[in-house]
Amino acid sequence: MDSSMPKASVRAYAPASIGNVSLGFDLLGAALKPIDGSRLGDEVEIRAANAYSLEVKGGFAHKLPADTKQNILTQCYKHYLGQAAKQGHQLEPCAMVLYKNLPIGSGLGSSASSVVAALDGLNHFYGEIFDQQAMLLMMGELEGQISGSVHYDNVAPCYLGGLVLMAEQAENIALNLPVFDDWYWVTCYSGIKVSTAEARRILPQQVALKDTLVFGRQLGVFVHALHTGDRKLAAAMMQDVIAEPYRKALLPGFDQGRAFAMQEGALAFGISGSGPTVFAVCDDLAKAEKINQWLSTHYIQNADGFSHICQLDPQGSTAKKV
Ligand SMILES: Nc1ncnc2c1ncn2[C@@H]1O[C@H](COP(=O)(O)OP(=O)(O)O)[C@@H](O)[C@H]1O
Ligand SMILES: N[C@@H](CCOP(=O)(O)O)C(=O)O
Repeated sequence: MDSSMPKASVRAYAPASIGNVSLGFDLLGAALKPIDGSRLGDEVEIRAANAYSLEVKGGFAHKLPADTKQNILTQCYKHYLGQAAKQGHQLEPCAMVLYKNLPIGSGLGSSASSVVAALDGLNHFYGEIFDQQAMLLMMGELEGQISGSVHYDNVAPCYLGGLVLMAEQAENIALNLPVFDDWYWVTCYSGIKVSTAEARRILPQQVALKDTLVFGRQLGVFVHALHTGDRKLAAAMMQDVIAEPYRKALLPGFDQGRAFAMQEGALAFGISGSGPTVFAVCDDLAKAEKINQWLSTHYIQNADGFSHICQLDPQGSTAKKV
């Protein structure tokens, strides 16, 4: 056993994220922060205990399986302790509380938020055994257990903050890109559930040559435009030729939402992750407010839905002793 049992409890927060950001299927992701100062993400509390336990609280706790063994946090705990044991650390158990604030199957990186809050919290609790790259690898693997394949476009921005491009190199999993601080990201969750695994299954395994060329051009030009500060060029690249043509059929009101947003001057509009959340990018707060209002009234389908005007969260997850 590691001789020093952690005494202080830890609380970790991990923000919602937009996977794909339209033009970067599985390769690009953005962390979100509502401009009204509210928090949009899961939180995890960790304290020393004689045996592992998990309690789930929060607005969307009732949507998760009652059996906590099926909660991804239990897999995070086992995986973290297993990896630590491989490095010679026999860690004492801990008790965890998950505040499940993000809706499940929403396209807001809900499972990623739980995974990142849990693993970042555990690493802080046990004295930062793993470095950032090792943590990202673990986060990707755990997220992959849920969605059916390893993709970092939610866990990486959620952990690192900002707008993140996946490099997937051993020592360089993800790269933070420059961002436009004056862009607003209106983010509207309709309230219905879309399973990420299912939304991946409906995609064709082969992509047509013409779409592959558009995909490559857009991603390359977008990164160039971010580095040169060319807002117009960057926005023009934000089209999804990979998933949106297939997935939008799962999203009632998607085409109307896009038509309204673009008519009101949005720079781009797309599906957040696998949906049903949609996002509109604006360079003007008044436009963002109008689109936020319209989506709240017309895109939301039930009482679970919500809409926020966000900016990118530059910080990503946070873990601190409490
Ligand atoms: N802590 C958790 N947070 C979110 N989903 C979880 C968690 N633990 C287990 N799950 C399960 O993982 C699946 C997540 O579905 P998914 O469509 O990937 O959601 P999301 O896209 O919002 O991350 C659901 O079946 C859910 O019950
Ligand atoms: N790149 C993934 C992103 C899934 O995001 P989620 O928030 O819906 O889990 C995909 O498009 O499948």
